Amino acid sequence: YLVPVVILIVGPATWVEKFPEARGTRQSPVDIVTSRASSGGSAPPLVWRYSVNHPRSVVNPGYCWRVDENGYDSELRGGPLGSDVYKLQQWHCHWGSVNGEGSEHTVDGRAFSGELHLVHWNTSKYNSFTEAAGQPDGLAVLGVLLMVGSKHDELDKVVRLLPYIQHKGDKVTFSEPLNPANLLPKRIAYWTYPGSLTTPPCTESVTWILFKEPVQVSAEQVRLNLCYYVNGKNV
Ligand SMILES: COCCCN1C=C(N)c2cc(S(N)(=O)=O)sc2S1(=O)=O
Ligand SMILES: [Zn+2]
Repeated sequence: YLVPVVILIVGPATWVEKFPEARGTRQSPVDIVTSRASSGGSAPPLVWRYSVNHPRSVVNPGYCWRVDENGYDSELRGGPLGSDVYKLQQWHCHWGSVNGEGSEHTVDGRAFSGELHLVHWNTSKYNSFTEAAGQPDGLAVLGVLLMVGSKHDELDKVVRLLPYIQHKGDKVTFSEPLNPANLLPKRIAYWTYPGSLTTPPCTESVTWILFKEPVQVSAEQVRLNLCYYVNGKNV
């Protein structure tokens, strides 16, 4: 009695067929091998400023949730970014299908329960996010590792809206004040490397800045993210 075996090949292994960039030399995510990281030397401090009181939209793009900044002003500069100024375009979250394995980057082989990405584009050199997204120095993404611990109040302003965007393409707009700087860890030590978008089109246009200190979110906040993920609603 032969059991019909259908192997559905989707995901990273097939991306190279449709997205040649995925075959590149600076693909993300990576495992951060801490013993091989060199010290930052005399890099200038990384500084950021975000606007707080403006309407934002939470969108379900089909693989996580995404908050669009709707063009409101912000600045990220310094650190590995040379003299260029970057602007926050959107931020989104990656979660696993089970607790403890949701992050994209790993640190010495260890995965975390989730990973927050704040996506910025180079306004000093390019005229639009779309243009910047195709350039080697076009994007800068702040990565924040998430671990289960105490409830994260700032992140909860988004997590509590997830029941309203259960299906791909759903969008809800909110105007509650929110400061993306409150999503970052207290200690701002980071690893940085030249990499790519972690999902198709995998464009090699990202300067990655991954904070060393994980940020805590509650088990309930992980569950809320998972329940929409696990039930195939792909939040
Ligand atoms: C004109 O748009 C071109 C690319 C648009 N993007 C597509 C991604 N797959 C993507 C992945 C990102 S991640 N996970 O590396 O931060 S950021 C990002 S994105 O910049 O929002
Ligand atoms: Zn991401």
